[in-house]
Amino acid sequence: MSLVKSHCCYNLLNPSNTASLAMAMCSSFCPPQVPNHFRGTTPIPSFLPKPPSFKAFSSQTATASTKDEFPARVGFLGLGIMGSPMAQNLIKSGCDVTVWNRTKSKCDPLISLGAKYKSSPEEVAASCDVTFAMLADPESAVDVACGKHGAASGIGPGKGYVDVSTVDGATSKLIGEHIKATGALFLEAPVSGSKKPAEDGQLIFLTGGDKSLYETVAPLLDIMGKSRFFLGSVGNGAAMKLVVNMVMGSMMASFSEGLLLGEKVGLDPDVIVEVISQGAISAPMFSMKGPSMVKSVYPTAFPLKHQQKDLRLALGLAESVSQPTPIAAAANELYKVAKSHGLSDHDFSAVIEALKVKMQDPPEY
Ligand SMILES: NC(=O)C1=CN([C@@H]2O[C@H](COP(=O)(O)OP(=O)(O)OC[C@H]3O[C@@H](n4cnc5c(N)ncnc54)[C@H](OP(=O)(O)O)[C@@H]3O)[C@@H](O)[C@H]2O)C=CC1
Ligand SMILES: O=CC(=O)O
Repeated sequence: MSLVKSHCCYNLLNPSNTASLAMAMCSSFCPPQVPNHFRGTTPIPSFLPKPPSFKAFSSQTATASTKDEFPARVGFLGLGIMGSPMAQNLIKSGCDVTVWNRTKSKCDPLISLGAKYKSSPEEVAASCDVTFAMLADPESAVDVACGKHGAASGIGPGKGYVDVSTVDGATSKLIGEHIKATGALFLEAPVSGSKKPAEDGQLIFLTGGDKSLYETVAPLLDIMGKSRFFLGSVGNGAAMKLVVNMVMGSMMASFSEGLLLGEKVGLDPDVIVEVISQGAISAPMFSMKGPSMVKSVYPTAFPLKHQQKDLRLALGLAESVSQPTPIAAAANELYKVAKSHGLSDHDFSAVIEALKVKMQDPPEY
């Protein structure tokens, strides 16, 4: 088993790399409550507030992991676009994986790769040391964790539950309470990164909850991802994920407007994509999805219904602290229109179609 991938763990683990070793030492000596971007020699500017301790995080740990350190038996619940490749990477890395999915047929390819199968989340959690869950939304995440034959019915002391679904903080806390009431540990760990990063083991984990469970599952997170952040208590991982996806949803809506406006005034949309890709607002998302958007093709990596769910949850988060988010609110409306036109299961870049919808003839008064 090799955890040596293209992430910074590699350099930190390579003692011949003195610069990296110095970084690793700095990481270990800096107080853990100091966020990474404040580490090193740069003093914290006096005008900045002292980082509150609940925001404390560490990113890559500088410890080597071997297969012997893996939790022995790993459960995986939810084998959709994200869950399937994540579980597959665990299996391919030699982990003993047991899977469950509401639609059983999605388990079959993983079973052929060597996964075991159980017929309920309860049985998976009972038979595994650590169970991951990658569900669609808050409702399904609660149902699978806390419902009838849910994971909480099978889990107990000495075990852990890691929810990697994108949900709001309140949902994450509810699930955490049910799991912890059994004596098990709980970690929320939503991911940034889509279908391809999931396939390539390049996800970014945004975690909050039991630090000891975070440390236990770190070798597994490193198989599925390129980096991980421990953000403190349950709710902080969910909040980080919603902030990131709120920005992403607004960016995609704005990009869509730009493409259509440019096209309408006679610009070549392929050239618009190229110009954006070369400038300060370039983003992998634009150069990856732009060319197919120009062709009105939306192969699903991140379903539009999930992007709208994330905007809805982000707006709820903003509401809870009275933070104005007018751009995200407008973007959310656009995704709702796209959903009403049957685009829920298309990629979220199909939001551009909502801007192509012709206005109905004005009513006659
Ligand atoms: N796709 C992406 O790019 C990314 C997605 N995410 C987040 O990850 C999560 C999963 O996304 P993704 O894999 O794309 O979604 P999918 O829609 O492909 O998969 C959703 C999964 O949830 C299961 N599910 C849905 N409803 C229920 C229910 N009521 N009871 C039990 N299981 C249920 C589905 O089971 P079934 O197969 O039976 O339908 C499936 O396993 C979401 O929260 C999403 O926001 C995060 C980062 C990237
Ligand atoms: O949640 C979606 C992503 O790409 O990240």
